[in-house]
Amino acid sequence: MGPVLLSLVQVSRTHGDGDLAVHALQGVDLDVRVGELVAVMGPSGSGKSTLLNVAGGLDTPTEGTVTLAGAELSALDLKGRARLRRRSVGYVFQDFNLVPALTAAENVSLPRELDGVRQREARVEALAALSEVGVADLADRFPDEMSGGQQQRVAIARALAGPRRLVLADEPTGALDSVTGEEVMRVLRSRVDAGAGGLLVTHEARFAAWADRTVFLRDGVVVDSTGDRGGPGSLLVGAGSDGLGSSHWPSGPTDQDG
Ligand SMILES: Nc1ncnc2c1ncn2[C@@H]1O[C@H](COP(=O)(O)OP(=O)(O)OP(=O)(O)O)[C@@H](O)[C@H]1O
Repeated sequence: MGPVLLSLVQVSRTHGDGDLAVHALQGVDLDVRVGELVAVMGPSGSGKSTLLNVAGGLDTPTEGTVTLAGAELSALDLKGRARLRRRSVGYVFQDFNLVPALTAAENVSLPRELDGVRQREARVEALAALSEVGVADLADRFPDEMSGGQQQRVAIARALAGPRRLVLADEPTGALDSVTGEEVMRVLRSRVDAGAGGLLVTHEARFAAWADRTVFLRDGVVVDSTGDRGGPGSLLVGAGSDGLGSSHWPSGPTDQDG
């Protein structure tokens, strides 16, 4: 397991105040390391999306600290946070969120170009990222010429093109049948093994089984966590050793560029 990519310490997020206050997250501690995929499960409204948003700097905690790629987010101004987010974090959503008028390669290179990378360089990065997820041959296809699973691979390539190392995935398999969902999980897993870290929201245990560990949220509180690295206060219930955990998937090199 590599260095810590993302660290949440005693993170709380409250919406509104007084009687109307909603405690979306309460005192959450969580680390994600390079080479590690962490699943987040919990009922509707338990705070899973809030956790991803806070982790990626899209939302600001009311209390606690978020450290992303070595930088504490609260120490940065809005612009600095946006820059760090663009450089460090990629998002994968349930509905792929590819731009329909752009080819696969253009979709993958777009965020890099927005970040100031020259078009030619961004294209080279995009082709490399598409190749890593096994869809290099689809580079010049448009989203509506691809299957759901292929679109999600392109979305994973987009999330991790260039130097970005943290992927935040909000039910990436939600729109896929179970076989295709497993394929997408395999791609995400191997991409993480090759030197990234990931936080994966899922409702399904069979997808969470691809993660190194699972944290369970209820009413904004981490009520349980599985896996081999439970910190103080977490319960070890051994679900991480069910044969689909990290021991099954040898870690790739974690010392890639950046
Ligand atoms: N902008 C907001 N204003 C007020 N309350 C909010 C806001 N965003 C989220 N909440 C509340 O915070 C709690 C956590 O919401 P969140 O969307 O993080 O849960 P979730 O686990 O992702 O749910 P789901 O599985 O349904 O997507 C919920 O009670 C929700 O209503």
